[in-house]
Amino acid sequence: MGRISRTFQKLKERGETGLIPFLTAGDPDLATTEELLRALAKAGADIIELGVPFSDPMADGPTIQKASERALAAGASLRGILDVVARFRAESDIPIVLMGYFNPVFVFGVREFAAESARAGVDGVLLVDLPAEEREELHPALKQAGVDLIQLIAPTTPPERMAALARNAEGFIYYVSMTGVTGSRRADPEEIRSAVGALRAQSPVPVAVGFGIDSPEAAAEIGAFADAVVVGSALVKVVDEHSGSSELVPRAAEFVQSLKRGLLGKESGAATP
Ligand SMILES: O=P(O)(O)OC[C@@H](O)[C@@H](O)c1c[nH]c2ccccc12
Repeated sequence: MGRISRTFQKLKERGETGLIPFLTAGDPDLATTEELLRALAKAGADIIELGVPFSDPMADGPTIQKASERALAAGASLRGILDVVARFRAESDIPIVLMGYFNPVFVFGVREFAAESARAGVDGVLLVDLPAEEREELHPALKQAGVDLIQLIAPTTPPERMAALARNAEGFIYYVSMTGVTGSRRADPEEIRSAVGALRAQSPVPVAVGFGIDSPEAAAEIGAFADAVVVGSALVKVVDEHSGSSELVPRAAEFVQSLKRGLLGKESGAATP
């Protein structure tokens, strides 16, 4: 059993919803990303989604677009990110999912990417714009390396395709709570609830929900019916606001702690990111 399955198994035993914070790797620099990984792990993250910065991140809203620009300007590369994961992996068992766009993977080399990800201790890969033909090359390479290919399912995914994706899902399914870019407003929780319910009934793996979850209250609301929640833009904002300050890592950790407390039903009052 891989680290992702083991994590969800433990969450299930404890009756908890998983927390998946998202960070853009290399924002403001890779050394800080490494510190953030350690701090977020201690703060209660169950899985960490690490975004590989890309110059044309079409699924991302302004917050993550700017984070990507900052990371690229600071010199973040896929190789450098894998090195950070490898060092983190030497001291932690928390699953890491690399999220990104296909181009940097293509430039790196599809097979090499699969092998190097596994070597670094990456557990899952989520590529927003993976073309079908390239999937045919990447998927077996990842499978052989023991890395899950995480599927995104959106409200616009046709039911037959949804069923097929769910049947073949690995690790967990990432349900995008709405159509739009990251950091937008959330859709109606009732709609998300029924879609996630239908998906969970078909899926052999847990279902995480992301997009527009930006507070402990929102995490609790969505977490009531999802196996895990993903929080991206709200955390990336905290990182941006404290960039260059010694407060950056503690503030990000505090925010993640508040999200975890929200999921555990212990949050009293609103925590401002
Ligand atoms: O930023 P939000 O609204 O909290 O959504 C999570 C999201 O940022 C993260 O999972 C992510 C960042 N970029 C993406 C692109 C596609 C799908 C998902 C993502």
